[in-house]
Parts: sequence; structure tokens; C-alpha cells
Amino acid sequence: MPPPQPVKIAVRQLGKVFSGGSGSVRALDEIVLDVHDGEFLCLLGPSGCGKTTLLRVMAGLERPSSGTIRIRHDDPSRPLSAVVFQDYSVFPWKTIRENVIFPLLQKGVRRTRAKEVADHWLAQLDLSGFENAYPDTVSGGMKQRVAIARALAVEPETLLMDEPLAALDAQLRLLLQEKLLELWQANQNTVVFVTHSIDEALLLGDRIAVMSARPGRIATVIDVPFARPRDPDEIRASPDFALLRDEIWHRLRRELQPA
Ligand SMILES: Nc1ncnc2c1ncn2[C@@H]1O[C@H](COP(=O)(O)OP(=O)(O)OP(=O)(O)O)[C@@H](O)[C@H]1O
Repeated sequence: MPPPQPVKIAVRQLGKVFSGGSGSVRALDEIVLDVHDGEFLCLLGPSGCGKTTLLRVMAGLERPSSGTIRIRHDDPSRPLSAVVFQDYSVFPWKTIRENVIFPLLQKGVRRTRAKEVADHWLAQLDLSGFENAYPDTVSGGMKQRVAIARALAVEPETLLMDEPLAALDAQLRLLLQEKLLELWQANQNTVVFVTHSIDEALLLGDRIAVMSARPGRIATVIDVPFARPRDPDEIRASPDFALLRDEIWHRLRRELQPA
């Protein structure tokens, strides 16, 4: 196994409590986690354990109630992070190309260059030919590919993905997993990827952080031993895949059972 890269995201004793009219919810408790440069880290855990909250804290969308989070920003010309959510967060009133161009213009890229960059990423996500279509006229899988193209086009130092494939049907999900694997292998961004799917985490991740039931803590971190570049069919058919899936499922099942 290669030596670990420097730490890109350092989370220390991080806690998050939501307070509201009907009381308070302790969503995260004493989270300690490192994400390394160029690593694909999957966050897996039972529903409501705080995966989205942790990702939102990493994205700067929520403030921790306690503890710290540090994300190293190496290149000020690149955004620190970009986020892809589950629900195809694209602008319905903009064409597919304009959706990808928009954050580039905000970043100060000139329109001609922004169009070139947008078309490059749309091609990478197999969306050539749909540049002028509006998101609501294409499938859910295509909308999500637009959201991914838009996030990658700004070349973020870290890509934060919150169950980006969860709303897709099973076959589309497999295809888009393979696309993500291919893109990540070509670009090697630092990625934090929230998923409910053990198979998805094993196929895509370098490591899997399994969270405990609420309040979410990191219960265990599993190294995924498959070499890269990965062939999805080979990985899914390997005995190690079945063994690891079993191991992770047993870990998760313990978290799902009431104490
Ligand atoms: N803005 C908020 N206000 C109050 N409670 C919240 C808020 N956001 C999340 N929570 C609560 O915090 C806990 C963790 O939620 P979170 O969405 O992070 O979990 P999750 O692991 O991503 O869940 P799922 O897998 O179902 O998407 C839940 O009990 C949720 O109801």
C-alpha cells in the first residue's frame, strides 16, 4: 500500500447540535477523521447518523457546535470545494451548457473560455449534443451528470458528494458509478462521497468511514484493498469484494440495532 498523502481535511472532536423549538438534536459527536490529498473517502452509515451534516460542515454550509475542521487550501485560483447533492441541484431556467458556464463566470473566467471548459466537461460526462437542452427535458441521470460536470468544471480542490446517485434507478446508478470511477482515476480529486450503498463505497472508495447511529461518530475506517485502475466487473466478482461487503454489513447491522 502506498504511503498516505498529506492530510487535506482534518476533523477533530467535531460535534453538531441542532437546536429548535421542539428541543435539540445531537447530530454529530466527537468526530475525528482525516481525508488525504487525492483520496476518495466514502462516508457510510445508518439513516440519520449525520452523514449529510458532516458533509455540510466540510462544505462550510453548517458551523460545528464544537471541535474543529481544517481544510488546506493550496491554490487560491481554485475553489476549495464544490458540492453535488442528491437532488440534481441544477438551474431549470438555464440550458445545460449555461448551468456549467455559470460558476465559471462567477470565478472570473471569460465567457469564450468558460464555454470551452463547459463543453469539455459535458463531453466527459457524455452530454455532448445536449448543451442547449433545458434540464427538465432530460432524464434524472443526465441532470445529475450536469451537476457533476458543473462541479468538476471549476476544478475544486475537494469534491463533496451527498448521495449523488441515490435517486437514480439501479442500472443507471451502475453506469454512473463506472463513469465516476473513470473520471476520478483520470483526475484524482480529493473526494468525500456520502452513500448508503456498501457496493458503491467498495467500488469507488480508497477508504470507507463507517458511522455509528445518532449521534454520529466514526465507528471504524476500512481500507479498500482493490488496486487502481479498477475494473468494476472484476471487482464485483472478486471474493474480497464479497468478504468486505459482509464485514461492513455486519458492522452496519450492529449500528442499526437498537441498543
Ligand atoms: N437543520 C436541521 N435542524 C434540525 N435537525 C437536523 C437538521 N439537519 C439535520 N438534522 C437532524 O440531524 C440528524 C442527522 O441528519 P443527517 O441528514 O445529517 O443524517 P444522514 O446520515 O445524512 O441521514 P440520511 O442517510 O437519512 O440522509 C437527523 O436526526 C436529522 O433529523
